[in-house]
Amino acid sequence: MTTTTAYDRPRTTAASAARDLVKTYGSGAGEVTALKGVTVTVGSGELTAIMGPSGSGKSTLMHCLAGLDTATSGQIFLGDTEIGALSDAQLSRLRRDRLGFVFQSFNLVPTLTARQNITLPARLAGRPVDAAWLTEIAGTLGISDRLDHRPSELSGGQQQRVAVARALIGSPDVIFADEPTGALDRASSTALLGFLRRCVRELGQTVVLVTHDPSVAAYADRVLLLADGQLVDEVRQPSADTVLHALSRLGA
Ligand SMILES: Nc1ncnc2c1ncn2[C@@H]1O[C@H](COP(=O)(O)OP(=O)(O)OP(=O)(O)O)[C@@H](O)[C@H]1O
Repeated sequence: MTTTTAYDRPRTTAASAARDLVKTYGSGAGEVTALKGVTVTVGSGELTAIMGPSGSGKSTLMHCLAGLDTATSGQIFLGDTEIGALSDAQLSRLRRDRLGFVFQSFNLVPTLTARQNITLPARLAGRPVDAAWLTEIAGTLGISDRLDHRPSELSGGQQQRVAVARALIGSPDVIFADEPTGALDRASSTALLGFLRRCVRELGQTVVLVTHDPSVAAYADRVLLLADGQLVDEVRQPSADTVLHALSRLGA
């Protein structure tokens, strides 16, 4: 009889992964293949940036990895879970319990205060909210005095920071962020990226973000470069210069 021990299993440090991922939108003459067979792993406890020219498939890749869009073919994993094999209900639960999101449109609930928006996912999941952690996140993001205001009473940048706080509060397996600094001025952007970096370094938080900005990508451990639906390059321990150089090789 063969027994399987933990040692026989491949050791995986991938928080998220795609294998031969193809994503096609539309059909017939209007068909667009946004991803043409992408195989990639996102390391656990790392900050990964996805870059590439406009239309190269960055958002599509992130949405597929986050279970917000389905693959046309190929496999997507969150840790050891193959998300394509899950029912809609299981997928919703996985997103709620194990992922955090920051989108360009902040998706805040207009009738709730900032504090209620931040704690909503935890409350929906029936998880306790760590009040000290909320205080620390709000302080670092500079929104402590805005917590009892509704989104309509906040600036765009403040709404963005509330959305980031909401993603961080439950310490999810992976935070997916689409241009998280898009609505922020340079000082707020630096504060936010510094805080995300700290969450990665000190708490082992995994973050995947899409950005067009090499100085944002420079905060990452690793930059993935897409061109025309394919993963074409990567830069480890990037600086704004090495990212710019890699982008210029793509003609971006
Ligand atoms: N819902 C959709 N229906 C049809 N085509 C789509 C859809 N979403 C994306 N596409 C197409 O797929 C390709 C990749 O789009 P995607 O948004 O992933 O690129 P991107 O690199 O994030 O672009 P950008 O930097 O401009 O945001 C593009 O050609 C786009 O037009």
